[in-house]
Amino acid sequence: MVRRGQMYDDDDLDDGYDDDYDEYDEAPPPPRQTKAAAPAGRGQQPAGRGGKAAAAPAPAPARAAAKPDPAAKALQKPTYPVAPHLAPGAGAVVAGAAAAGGAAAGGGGSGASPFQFDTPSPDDAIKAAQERRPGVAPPAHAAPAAPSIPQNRAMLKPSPLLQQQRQQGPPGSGPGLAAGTPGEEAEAMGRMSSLSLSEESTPHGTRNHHLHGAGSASYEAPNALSLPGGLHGLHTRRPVTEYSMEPDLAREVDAAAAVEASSSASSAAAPASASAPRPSLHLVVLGHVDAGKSSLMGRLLHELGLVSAKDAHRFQRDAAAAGKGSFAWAWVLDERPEERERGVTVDVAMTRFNTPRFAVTLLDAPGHRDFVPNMIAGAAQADAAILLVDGSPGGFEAGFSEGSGGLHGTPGGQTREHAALARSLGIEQLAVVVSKLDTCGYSKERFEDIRTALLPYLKTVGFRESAITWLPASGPLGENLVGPPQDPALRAWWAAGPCVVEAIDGFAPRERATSRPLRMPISDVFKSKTGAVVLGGKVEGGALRPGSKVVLVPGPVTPFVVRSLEVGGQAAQLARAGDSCEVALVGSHHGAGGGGGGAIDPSSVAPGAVLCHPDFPACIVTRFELRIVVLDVPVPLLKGTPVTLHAHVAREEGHITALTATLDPRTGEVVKARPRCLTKGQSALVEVTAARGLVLEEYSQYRALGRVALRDGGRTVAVGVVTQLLA
Ligand SMILES: Nc1nc2c(ncn2[C@@H]2O[C@H](COP(=O)(O)OP(=O)(O)OP(=O)(O)O)[C@@H](O)[C@H]2O)c(=O)[nH]1
Repeated sequence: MVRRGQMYDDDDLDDGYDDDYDEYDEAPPPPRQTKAAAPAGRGQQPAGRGGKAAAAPAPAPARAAAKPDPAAKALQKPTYPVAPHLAPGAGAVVAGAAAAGGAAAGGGGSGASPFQFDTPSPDDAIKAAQERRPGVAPPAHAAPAAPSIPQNRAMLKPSPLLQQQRQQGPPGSGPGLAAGTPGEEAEAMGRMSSLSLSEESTPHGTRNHHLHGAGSASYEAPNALSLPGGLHGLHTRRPVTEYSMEPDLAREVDAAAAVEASSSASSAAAPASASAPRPSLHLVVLGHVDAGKSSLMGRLLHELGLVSAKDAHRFQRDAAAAGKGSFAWAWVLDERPEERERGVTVDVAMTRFNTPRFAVTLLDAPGHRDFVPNMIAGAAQADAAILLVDGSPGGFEAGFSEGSGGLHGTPGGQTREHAALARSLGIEQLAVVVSKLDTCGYSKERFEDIRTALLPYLKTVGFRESAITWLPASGPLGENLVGPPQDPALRAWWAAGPCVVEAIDGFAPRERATSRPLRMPISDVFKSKTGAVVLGGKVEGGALRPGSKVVLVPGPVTPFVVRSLEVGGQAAQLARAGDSCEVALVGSHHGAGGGGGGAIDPSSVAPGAVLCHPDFPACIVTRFELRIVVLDVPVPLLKGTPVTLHAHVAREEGHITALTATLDPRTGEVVKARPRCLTKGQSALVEVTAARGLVLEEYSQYRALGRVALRDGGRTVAVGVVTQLLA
């Protein structure tokens, strides 16, 4: 699997959902149209099952043919009473919710913050102020039946570029990094602080962090102000509204959109053939530590034919030999020795697979709170999320705990934090997968109690009920992944509910922001065999193709030229907003002194740098206004509170430098100007200063570059969107 930092995309799904489906009933949810229409898909043999990649859908009932799973033996499967002992404080959660008849009113014992965020979230309020965009894709709840997808097997192979990356080691491991002199730095910073948007120029210079592995927490990034190419000029910034795409590129973008629209329409009508192009979906898997994320996805990859029976057996054997038998499926994605040794995901693992509807880029995020920055990197790129919730007795309660509070109180469970962060990073659609229900006899009551307790909180942080799908599943036991559950106890109440693949196919495809100038935050940098510098990341705005001129911000003023592209691991002639791609760059003219005239040194590409259209480059900001929602903070936020800022793949230290106003979360109107402090649940306008600056955009222009999470002391204290760039 490939590991990388990430960033996000964001869809306006306001009118993209079937609001009927999310009504939760005591009875199992109604079967989805396509499932009823095409039941054969549910019984098909998943490609690769039993070690053979089927060339065509096999009608044999998958479960009947499946051998007993050795990994399942490694699981501890105690059967607990249905109403387990709950963690202190959490007892009220389920009991209170049950007593309330399952009413999903925010709060109660749910542990949800008291503020009523079933009203607009920060970005909803911003969105409301924007013009609605036409042409949003219709709801896509109806999932086609799951055929076997032999193409998946080939997709596990890393692309040549990515293989190259592995050989070359992690980004930033290159030769020594030049340090800028204090004088240069002060000069550049002086320029930055004197600039405003009304000025027609953009400074360069930032200090960010690569988002790779645990090291990202302490990794000292190269100082962008000292790029070998020299920071000797300023890009000219034109308003992005003046941008109109170059005619040739626009024609290609339109043609690609037409192909995608027709394949999307046909795959909605019938399962796409193995080789048919599919719309892509970036999916991040979130949840509290040990909720079962890696196991679920590892086993899913096996069911889809990406992990052969032979490899699965090897994982089981090796994991058992290491005394980690129950983590065998997690080893598919947790590749690092320390991850396997500790049974904890550290890095974001990325892989790709096809469902009947989508070409999925999967990002498996770590659940441990120490690695939340890595999780943010994963979630920042995603169009949709699976939130894994541990359904075992006490498991849900641990992940959903609020923390002990106090100045140095322990942060709460990551179910809570991940959900809030995911929403703040622009993820609007969620599948909540309740795992480990086998430990309580697949109790339907437990599943419902968890849903009743969690839903108010999810609404509180801004998810719409209609955008959440709920389902039970088990990775290690292979239950409800690509077909209906096999265990009679689960089957009794979930035979007609969606399985994981169907829940994924129920997501709406993302909207591509191709009408804006190019923006591609860089999450990977490496050098190809041919010497070309290759930058990896997700295109968040515009499009590019071989021959396109691009500039790097921060970076030299002279543009580079795109020599070649890979999208989704395949050589491509076009990458559009929404695509994950690798871009090989060369200097625009060799021999020119510095800048983009020659090739860049990969080690000099600053973490958090963004590839931009040369005529409409991004700018680096040191001061900006945010509209935030304050999360569970142990002490109120004050003017001067230090924060770590996370935006797309960038991370930077900063301060809250002004509390401008508290706002009515529903209307966005000012409630109080210049408040003295901000407390949990408040919505507010604040001014933030970043120590060295980072590449940001106003949320109204680029959502992906306009969202910021503020963290302090190992917890996320606020999330928000950029309303103004000030300096
Ligand atoms: N009984 C049971 N155990 C499970 C289930 N899913 C996962 N587990 C076990 O839970 C443990 C943690 O699983 P992982 O998949 O590593 O959890 P994770 O969420 O990826 O963990 P991090 O990435 O480190 O946060 C392993 O021992 C799994 O075997 C399940 O459905 N039932």
